[in-house]
Amino acid sequence: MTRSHHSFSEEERQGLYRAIFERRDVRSQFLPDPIPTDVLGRLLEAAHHAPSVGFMQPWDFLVIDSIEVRRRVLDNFERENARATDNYEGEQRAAYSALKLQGILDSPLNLCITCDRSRGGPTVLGRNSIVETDLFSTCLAVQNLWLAARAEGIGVGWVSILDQQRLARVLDLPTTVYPLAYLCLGYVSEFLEQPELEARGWRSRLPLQELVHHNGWHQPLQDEHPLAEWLVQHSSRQPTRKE
Ligand SMILES: Cc1cc2c(cc1C)N(C[C@H](O)[C@H](O)[C@H](O)COP(=O)(O)O)c1[nH]c(=O)[nH]c(=O)c1N2
Repeated sequence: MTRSHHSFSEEERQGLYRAIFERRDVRSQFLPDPIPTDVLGRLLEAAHHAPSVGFMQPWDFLVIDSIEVRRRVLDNFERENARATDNYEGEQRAAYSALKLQGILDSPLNLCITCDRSRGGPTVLGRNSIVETDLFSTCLAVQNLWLAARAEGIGVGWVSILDQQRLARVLDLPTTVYPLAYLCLGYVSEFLEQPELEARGWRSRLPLQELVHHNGWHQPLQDEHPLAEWLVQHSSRQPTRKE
């Protein structure tokens, strides 16, 4: 079989990379328009096709449109965010307080992706040594949904400034079920070119070439290495850079 049978067409590849580079965490740009059922169905199907340890599929998807439930989650956020504000002082505190870090009521739909740590029984293939692999698997479901949402023109915002136990109570989760990701979903007025935290000067993308090591932590990739050269040449191409 030739290579073309295995790889995507140029257009398909571009589409995939576009979803990856143009995906954003959204909290300020939500529109109230509802998400059509077929679109939501496709997003959940994309999430459900994530890889999982031992094919455990530990995820469940709690679709949340109740204003009542969302108000309780927002209240949870407000409390936890007030605690988080105490991590900062002075200018940084003011900068932190000015950030919008959730779109719980602004988005038309919230979705909690959970991880049932007991799914598949006491022994799950591949989860013998590293028990957190069920959580890792669920994160991949989140990312699948996040990328598919971008391709559908839907923004997703992950809200983690929440007391997990309170969240579990509000959502009536069984004790073995871990609320892994609380997400806000909706169409958006725009997808920012850069992460919102970068656009607001909080933190910027690290140079990739400084994050690549060679055969062990203490050996950086040498400048002459072809990969190092490639990374330096392409660093200006990073789509999040705004000149
Ligand atoms: C596990 C986890 C948890 C959170 C986030 C992300 C992830 C992966 N992010 C979003 C985060 O700030 C964002 O992904 C980065 O700033 C990079 O921006 P883009 O996602 O590329 O737009 C996030 N954002 C926010 O406004 N409130 C939050 O509580 C969280 N929590």
